[in-house]
Amino acid sequence: MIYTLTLNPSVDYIIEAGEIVLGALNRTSYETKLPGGKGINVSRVLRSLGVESKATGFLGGFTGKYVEEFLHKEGIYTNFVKVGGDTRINIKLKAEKETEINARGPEISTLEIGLLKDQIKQLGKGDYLILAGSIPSSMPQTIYQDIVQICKETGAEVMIDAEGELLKTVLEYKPFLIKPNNHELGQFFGREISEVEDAIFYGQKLVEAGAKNVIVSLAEMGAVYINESGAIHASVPQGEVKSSVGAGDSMVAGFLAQYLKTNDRANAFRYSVASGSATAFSIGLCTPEKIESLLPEVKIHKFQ
Ligand SMILES: Nc1ncnc2c1ncn2[C@@H]1O[C@H](COP(=O)(O)OP(=O)(O)OP(=O)(O)O)[C@@H](O)[C@H]1O
Ligand SMILES: O=P(O)(O)OC[C@@]1(O)O[C@H](CO)[C@@H](O)[C@@H]1O
Repeated sequence: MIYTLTLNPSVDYIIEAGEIVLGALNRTSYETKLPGGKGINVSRVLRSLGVESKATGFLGGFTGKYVEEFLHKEGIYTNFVKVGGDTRINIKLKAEKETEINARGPEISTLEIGLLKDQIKQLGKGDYLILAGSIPSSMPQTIYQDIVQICKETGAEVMIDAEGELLKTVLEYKPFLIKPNNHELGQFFGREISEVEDAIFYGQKLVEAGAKNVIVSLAEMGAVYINESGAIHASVPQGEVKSSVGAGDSMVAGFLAQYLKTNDRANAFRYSVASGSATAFSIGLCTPEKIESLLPEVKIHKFQ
């Protein structure tokens, strides 16, 4: 079974406004809300690709109820630990530039963390756990490491999409996949990464440090995939970016869904990039039809 773990889910409040003037009353031209949080997005894309997963993490309050009900309506299994505070609301503003304001998230108690760890202990060989997104500010920064350690003991494979500092703590446990974007990779190595060659060079270092598969996403420059046998660059299709929220999560879901189907990593990577672009070209997440329509435009180049 595939499990997604979102420690800090959200309701994403997506708004469009022609122009934003700081210090003035601004009005929107469009607004919608969607369940959010990286693991939750992965579960939603997997579901649309016909792959079952169970979404876990922490949910609370009226916003938590909204997220859970939405997922159930889409036919996604959930097993969230319920917390006292409200699940956060993140603002995704599309004006002249895409701007995001992500909230800190509710307080999580030691008891609630214990309940979550008990759940993770039930996973075993053949299971995948996708850990994705930030940690609520009240939680210990070692939580990812603790969870990955549990998975190492039980034999579950882990996939991680998180910021540079969090990645540092988990590489030694040999995660199945990590997917930093170029900024997160740069944060990890304390330098700016804006070229494909640099992304490959530093991605290789993550493989040497233990990651089995690495995808570095580079927004409009596509993405690179690195494992111990080499590296591949994929270009992205041309199109109008409507909202890139969830594009990275769609890559993780697309990779896993296609890998499980074909056992072919290069093919899974190409599908992953088409999934990211299909989400970037939509409000909300990608659909299988949109991915298939973009796939012919994703060109790959292998490096040995
Ligand atoms: N301008 C674009 N044109 C085409 N595809 C794009 C564009 N921007 C993003 N994408 C697609 O989305 C993928 C992920 O983009 P990005 O590197 O911004 O990831 P991310 O920062 O992890 O995303 P997220 O917004 O989910 O945090 C890219 O590899 C590509 O497939
Ligand atoms: O604050 P985090 O956990 O880093 O990111 C949360 C978030 O920005 O990531 C998703 C898109 O990837 C959104 O649905 C959500 O709002």
